[in-house]
Amino acid sequence: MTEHLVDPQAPRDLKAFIAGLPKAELHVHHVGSASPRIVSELAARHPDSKVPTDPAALVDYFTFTDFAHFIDVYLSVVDLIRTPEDVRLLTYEVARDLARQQVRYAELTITPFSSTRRGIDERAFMDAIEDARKAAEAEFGTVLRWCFDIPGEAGLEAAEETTRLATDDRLRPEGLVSFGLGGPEVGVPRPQFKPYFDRAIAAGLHSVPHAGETTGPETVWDALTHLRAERIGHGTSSAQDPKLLAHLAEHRIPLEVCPTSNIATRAVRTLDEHPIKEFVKAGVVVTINSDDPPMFGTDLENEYTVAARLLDLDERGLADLAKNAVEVSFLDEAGKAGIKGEIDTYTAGWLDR
Ligand SMILES: Nc1ncnc2c1ncn2[C@@H]1O[C@H](CCC(=O)c2cccc(C(=O)O)c2)[C@@H](O)[C@H]1O
Ligand SMILES: [Zn+2]
Repeated sequence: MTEHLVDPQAPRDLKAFIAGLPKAELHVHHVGSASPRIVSELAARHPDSKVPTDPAALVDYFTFTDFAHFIDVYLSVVDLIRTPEDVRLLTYEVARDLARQQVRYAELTITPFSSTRRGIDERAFMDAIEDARKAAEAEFGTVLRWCFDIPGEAGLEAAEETTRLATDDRLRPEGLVSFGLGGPEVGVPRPQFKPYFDRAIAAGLHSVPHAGETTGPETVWDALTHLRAERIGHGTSSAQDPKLLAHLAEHRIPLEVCPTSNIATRAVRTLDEHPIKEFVKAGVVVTINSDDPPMFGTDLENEYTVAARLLDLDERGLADLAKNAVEVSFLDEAGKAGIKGEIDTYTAGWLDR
């Protein structure tokens, strides 16, 4: 776990502002959000797992040599989730961690294929996430929505299964709003997933694939052209293509930026080399997200702290960033207005102190 990435230099006051700021999280993975506490609890349930339970050992375990190594480790945590009760526990506890950070709304990326292929009954899986979603909203006040993603490297069988689970009226959970594509990009061309995205979009889901995280800007173009992406997960390499930046800005296609993730998976060398500033300069809408926070030694608060430094933002700038995420989320208009109002009230109160 890359604890050194947590920025110790950030002004304490700004950190306190961020901690209390109502936020929306648009790019965070379900399994990738399992905190050391959740991992320990799941590992105790399934003692044959190779995932260490001791938080100190987890720090080493969650230090990645490259993106492929990250995916290997990620899949070992996926292997800890074996029953509908594990799914429910994970989902509910993730919501608790989000609520603690004043996250009012989150779109959680879930990979149902990984669970159904490991033998979890599909109906029980859907019931578990929905049960946790309703409990989290009632008990923590955090609204959860789902993005079902295709694990691209698992091929077209995974694409078919994910699409079926996302579009079958008898299975499709009420909280499902979008359809994604994750995992490695190298050797996994985006265009092959077009028929699956076409079906998901026809069923009313929004298109939010990962692209340009570990390959070049052509992958982002592919996601726009073939998968009709409405937002892009990461899109980091877009910075290499001025025409692409202009296109993203003109069509208001937001990038879901996850700065610490990009360093932890070694997609970007250092935070100072992260292209977020170029995105903003080009007029691209950016949102700040945490991706797989415990695995990357971060959380959403820390990502806002990093963004404040990289973009040189004060409280108003941070509030605008938080409002961007609400604005480009798939929440209904009344829900958006509610959270944006909360952000404005909180910020005005803070600046009036
Ligand atoms: N930064 C990230 N960038 C991209 N993706 C990320 C990131 N963080 C987390 N993910 C997740 O990793 C999954 C990968 C799963 C995968 O590749 C795979 C391959 C073969 C078999 C199986 C299986 O389950 O049997 C799974 C993705 O679906 C995505 O949800
Ligand atoms: Zn991601």
